[in-house]
Amino acid sequence: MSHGWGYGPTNGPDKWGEDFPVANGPRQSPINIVPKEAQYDSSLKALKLKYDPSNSKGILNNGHSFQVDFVDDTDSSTLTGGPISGTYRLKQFHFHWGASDDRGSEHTVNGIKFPCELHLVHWNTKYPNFGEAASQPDGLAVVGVFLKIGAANPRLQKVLDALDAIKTKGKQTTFTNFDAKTLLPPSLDYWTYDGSLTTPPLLESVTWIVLKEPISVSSVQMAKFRSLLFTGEGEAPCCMADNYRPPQPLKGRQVRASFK
Ligand SMILES: COc1ccc(C)cc1NC(=O)Nc1ccc2c(c1)[B-](O)(O)OC2
Ligand SMILES: [Zn+2]
Repeated sequence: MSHGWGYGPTNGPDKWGEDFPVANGPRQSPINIVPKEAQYDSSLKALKLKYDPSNSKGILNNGHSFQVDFVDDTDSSTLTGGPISGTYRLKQFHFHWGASDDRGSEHTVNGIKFPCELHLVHWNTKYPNFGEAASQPDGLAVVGVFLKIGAANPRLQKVLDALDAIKTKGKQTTFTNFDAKTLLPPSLDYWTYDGSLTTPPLLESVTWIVLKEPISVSSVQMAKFRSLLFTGEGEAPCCMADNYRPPQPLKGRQVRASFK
């Protein structure tokens, strides 16, 4: 692609392989999860998520999504247990969503798309920093949470209320004292498989941990996500939506379940 990657007809997921050949690699994400084909693994541990609200730093429109960034210079916000060994630090969380409520998630379940999907991104502290970890096969662990249309989710509101301040690409603002744990559903049952970033550079460095139980979001709240712009200030405005990669070939990978 002569121009940067995105989600449009000329720079979207079908074109990413031109600049990022790993797009056709053996462990690409997302995937369609078929619960009946997932193998229950009794050796999988419970997820342990310890998040310190004082680590939240800021919220940024990066032109592809928006992300809440965390201070990751200590082990105060970590993921341990689950399918991983060692300690992974929370770096950021972000979302993917659709232009309408019938689509938007990256992972699908029995082919079903959810309107939105949350990604909580963690990096393995056996490596010196996120950038180094992102290039290692066991470098990242991402917790994926589906959002399902229902009652308005009060836990999302602080995030959504900050979006007016970051409408255009490159805008950021402070976002402190946010407890990311409040975005998790009651059950931490999960599916797990080896995959990749779902956006360029599509690095095959992610242990995916996709929670079975969704959290709720209302249609009004979904409209707030869509009020963001892919474009920068002064450019012709393009609403930020449909920023999801479709499911990729499983290529023989096993999806394991932490629950029966
Ligand atoms: C230009 O972007 C980069 C430059 C250099 C490095 C080392 C990494 C990135 N990108 C990156 O980490 N993306 C990224 C990180 C984590 C996740 C995703 C994307 B996702 O699949 O959407 O959910 C989990
Ligand atoms: Zn993501």
